Amino acid sequence: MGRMPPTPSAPTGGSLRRGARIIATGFRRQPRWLAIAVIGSALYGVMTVYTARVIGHLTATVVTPAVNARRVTDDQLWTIAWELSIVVALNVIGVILRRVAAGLAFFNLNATYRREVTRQYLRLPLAWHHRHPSGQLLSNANADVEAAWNIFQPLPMALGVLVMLVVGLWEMFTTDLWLALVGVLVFPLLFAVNLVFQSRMAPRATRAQELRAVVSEVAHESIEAGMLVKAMGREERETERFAARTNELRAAAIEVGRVRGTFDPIVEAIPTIGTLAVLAVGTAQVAAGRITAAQVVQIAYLFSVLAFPVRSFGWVLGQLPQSLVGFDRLQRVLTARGEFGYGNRSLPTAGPAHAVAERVTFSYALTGQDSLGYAEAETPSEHFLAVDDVSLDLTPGSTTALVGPTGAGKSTLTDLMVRLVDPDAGEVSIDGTALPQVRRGGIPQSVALVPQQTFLFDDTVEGNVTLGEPHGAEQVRDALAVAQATGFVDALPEGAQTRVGERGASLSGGQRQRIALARAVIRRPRLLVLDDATSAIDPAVETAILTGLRERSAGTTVLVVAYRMSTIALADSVIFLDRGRIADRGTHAELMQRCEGYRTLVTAYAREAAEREAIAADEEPGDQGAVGDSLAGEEEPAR
Ligand SMILES: Nc1ncnc2c1ncn2[C@@H]1O[C@H](COP(=O)(O)OP(=O)(O)OP(=O)(O)O)[C@@H](O)[C@H]1O
Repeated sequence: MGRMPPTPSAPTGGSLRRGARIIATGFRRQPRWLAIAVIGSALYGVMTVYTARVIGHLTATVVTPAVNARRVTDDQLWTIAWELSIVVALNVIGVILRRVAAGLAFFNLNATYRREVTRQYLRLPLAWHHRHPSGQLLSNANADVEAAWNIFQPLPMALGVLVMLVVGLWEMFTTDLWLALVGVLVFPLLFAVNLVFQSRMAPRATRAQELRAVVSEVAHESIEAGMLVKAMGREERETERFAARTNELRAAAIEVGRVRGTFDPIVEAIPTIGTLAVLAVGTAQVAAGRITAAQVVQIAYLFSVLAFPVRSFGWVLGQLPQSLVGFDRLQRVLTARGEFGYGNRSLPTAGPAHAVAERVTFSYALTGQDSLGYAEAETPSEHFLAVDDVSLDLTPGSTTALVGPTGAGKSTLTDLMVRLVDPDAGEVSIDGTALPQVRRGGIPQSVALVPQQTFLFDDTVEGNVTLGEPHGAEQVRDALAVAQATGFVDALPEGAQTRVGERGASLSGGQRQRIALARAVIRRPRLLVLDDATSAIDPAVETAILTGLRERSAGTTVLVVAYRMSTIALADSVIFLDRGRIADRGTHAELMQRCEGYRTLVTAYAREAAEREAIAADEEPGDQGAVGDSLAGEEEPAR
């Protein structure tokens, strides 16, 4: 769902200071292109004023004599043509330099920060990711980067205009004091009106921009949930939800148009009134013989061309609030602490792993949102204790089943065992090496986790199994065979070379899980952790997989989060986890005998499964149905 961060407000003293910091950062990161852009813009500014001077000069030396003589010579026409061509050409060169260099600086800054932000995502631990929804991460890497640096689109022009104003006012003062006074009145007025315009415009434009993002998010969500929406008959509700956001966007866009509609004529009118004032004052001065008509033409021209560029100050100020918000959000990611430390030790490369957890504890940070609508990432005040003082000793080559009610902390414990997160207290080690001492990339070489939720890339079956590592077709086939996937993969149009679609859309939940299993198996892990990784697979197939794993992988220690009696039966020992603590451990038979919570849970699963089977058998008498001692339904969607 779209979250609406508070709308940034108009610039204040503090925000101007912070804006200056963004500008300084941009100049530090892209000094060459921004310097060229500013030089180009200054050239444009000087040449615009110079154009006025040339026009004044031509009026005095060519136009006035021609009018007086009532004829114009070729020479006079050529003088006009070439003098004007030179100033216009220089003006155009200035514009090209500014646009190209400012564009390059802007896109370079975007690319640099996108890279930095995504690199930081990969560096930050899973605990940080737990606190930051993926929509927020996408927005950091896209919209926030652009918003932060957008200020560099109008900035070089505004700096050039500054040069233009100084030179222009100088021209006016050196021409005639009275005309200069008109300038001194008109330019600050224009500037002030622009400020008011932008302060009204900025929050409205930002809101419209955010609503555009929200509308596309809602559309994206509705499309993603298309099947659910249809199945649950929620089409109207979804249409209403979308219409509500679209109406908000329409209202916001109308607001923007209204403010623009009010201010545009005023902003346009001020320089025109200035030009009229120049003509009025100028005519009086000419009549008094203080200045010439050419000088009046020069200043009047200056007024008529200055109105548009002066607006670029307004654009800079208008962009400032969004840049501040974008930049702050980027800084939060880039300065986030909690980077995973790595040691320099390597784990053994052969033989089953000896994995030990010693009194590990882990809490999730429960975070609110800060004033920017962001998770209060660095200083969470509340915690939820998910794993509480748990010790495990997985002997090499053993298979251990982790059983517990929903929310007991099973997934969290598996995350700890493969170092997706570090414990708050206690230690996890493999073969005597504490996991934080293992070098970067060392753990995935020894350990594989097949998580609860399967993710497949929009790639071929083979690509999803190898993940781009150099495994031969034989190895892929072998891994698919262990995962009991050969049958359905061979039946695909191009076998293992068939593309599976976005997130494996063309496959069933159970098929996706089998490919994810093959992905782990092909790596020949020394510790294999299966977090409910076979929930959508037919129990008979699951048993075949786990038996195959045991037979083939004398070199693997297995930790499996299990629901089904058939899975549990294959384990050497069982750990019963309840509310984050180990309630009991032993063999299945021992726990059935002495642990009431375990017995209740396991028999409840078994009863539910048996009931489902009975219903299925009643409804479909022709179906083969029987699934033995399953604790969960067959080919149900992946959890
Ligand atoms: N990212 C998170 N932020 C806050 N709390 C979380 C987070 N992930 C899990 N929890 C909480 O931690 C507890 C343990 O969750 P965990 O996923 O480890 O349980 P589980 O035993 O695997 O459950 P299930 O069998 O339903 O998958 C749950 O109460 C859950 O609400």
